[in-house]
Amino acid sequence: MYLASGVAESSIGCIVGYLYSSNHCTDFPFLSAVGTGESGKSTITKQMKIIHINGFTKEEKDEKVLQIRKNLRDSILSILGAMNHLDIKLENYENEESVRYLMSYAAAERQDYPEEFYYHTARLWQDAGVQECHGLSYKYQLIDSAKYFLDRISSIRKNDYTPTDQDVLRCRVMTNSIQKMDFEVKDGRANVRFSVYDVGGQQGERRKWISVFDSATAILFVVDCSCFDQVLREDHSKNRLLEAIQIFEQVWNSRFLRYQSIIIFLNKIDLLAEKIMNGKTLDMLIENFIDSYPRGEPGSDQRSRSSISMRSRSSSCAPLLDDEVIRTAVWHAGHSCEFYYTCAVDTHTIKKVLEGCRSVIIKKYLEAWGI
Ligand SMILES: Nc1nc2c(ncn2[C@@H]2O[C@H](COP(=O)(O)OP(=O)(O)OP(=O)(O)O)[C@@H](O)[C@H]2O)c(=O)[nH]1
Ligand SMILES: [Mg+2]
Repeated sequence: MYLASGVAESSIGCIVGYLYSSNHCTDFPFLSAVGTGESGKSTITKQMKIIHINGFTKEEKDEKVLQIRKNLRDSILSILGAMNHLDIKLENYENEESVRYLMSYAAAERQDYPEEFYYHTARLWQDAGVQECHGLSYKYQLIDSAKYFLDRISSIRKNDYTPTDQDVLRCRVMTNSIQKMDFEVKDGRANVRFSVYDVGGQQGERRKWISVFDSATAILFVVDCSCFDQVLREDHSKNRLLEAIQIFEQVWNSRFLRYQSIIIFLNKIDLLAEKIMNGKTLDMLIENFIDSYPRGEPGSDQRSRSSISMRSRSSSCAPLLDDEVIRTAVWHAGHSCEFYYTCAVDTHTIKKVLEGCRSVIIKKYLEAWGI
C-alpha cells in the first residue's frame, strides 16, 4: 500500500521539487474524484483540507451552520414520512403533537429553526417508533448523517453553535458543480503541489466528468461499499452498489482513461460493518438485481457486455483465459488499479491512506515525464 522505502519516497519528492523549481513543468499532478452520488467524494476532499490546509476557519465553519440545521430538518422529516409509508406507529401517542407541529412546519416550507422545532424534533427522536423507522432507512432515502446530527441536537440548537470538524465532515450537501482544491504536500524534502477536482456523482452530473478526465494524473473512484441494500436517490429502480459497479466499469474501460491510474476507495466501511453486525447479507442483492445489469467493454464508453470478469459467481462460466480476457489485459496494460478500504469521516485513517496514494500519484506523474 505504501512505498516500501522511505529513501525512495523522499527521492521522488526531490525530483518533483526540482521539476517545479527548474520550470521543467508548468502543471501539477492532479487527482479527479469521481463515483456515484453520496459515495463520499466531497467528504474525502474535506479531509484533504483538514490534513493539508490547516482545516476549516471559524468563518467556514459558521457558513455550515444553516446547512447542518437543514440536514437535521430533512432527516426528521424523511423519517416521519417513512413512518407513514411503512405504517410504523409512535411508541408514545402523546408525541402525535410533535408530529403535527413538524408536518405543519414542513407544509409551510419554513426555512427558520425556532425553539419549538428543536423541542419537537428532540422529543420525537427519543420515541422508539422513530428509532425503529431510522433502523429501516435502507427502505427509503435518508442521509447517512441523520443519526449523527439528531444525536447532537442539544449542541446544534444553541445560538452560538460552531460546528466541529466532524460536524463539517458529516454535513451533506450535494455537489452540482466542479470544485477544485489546490494544496501542497511535504514529500521528502520538497513541497509537492497537488490539485484535486471534486464532481457531482448523481446521474445528471456525470456528463461533466469528462472535463476532469483530460490529463488527470490519476482518478480517485469512490464507492459506498455499504449501499448494497439501497436504491439510488435519483432513480428508485436502480440498486446503488450495482450502479457503482457499472459506472466503475465505464470509467475503467473509458478510452479517455486508458493510461490513467485508478485508485478505488471502498468507502463507508463503518456503515458496512454496522449492517453486517445487524445480520444483513448480499443474498437479496444477488437474487434481485445482479443479472439485470448491462456491463461495459474496453474503449466502448457505453453499456454493453462485460470485460471485467465477475464469472466466479456463475457455475456455467467459460474458462478464464479466453480471447476476451487476453484482449482486455492488453487494453489495460497502460494503467493500473488499486483499492483501499476507507471511512471518509475518520481523519486518522484517511491521512494514512492518502499518504499511500500520494506516492502512487507522484510516481505516475514522473512516469508521464519519462522519469
Ligand atoms: N458514516 C460514514 N459517513 C460517510 C462516509 N463517507 C461519507 N459519509 C457521509 O455521506 C454523506 C455523503 O457524502 P458526500 O461526500 O457528500 O458524497 P459525494 O460523493 O460527494 O456525493 P455527491 O456530491 O452527491 O456526488 C455525507 O453526509 C458524509 O458525511 C463514511 O465513510 N462513513
Ligand atoms: Mg459531493
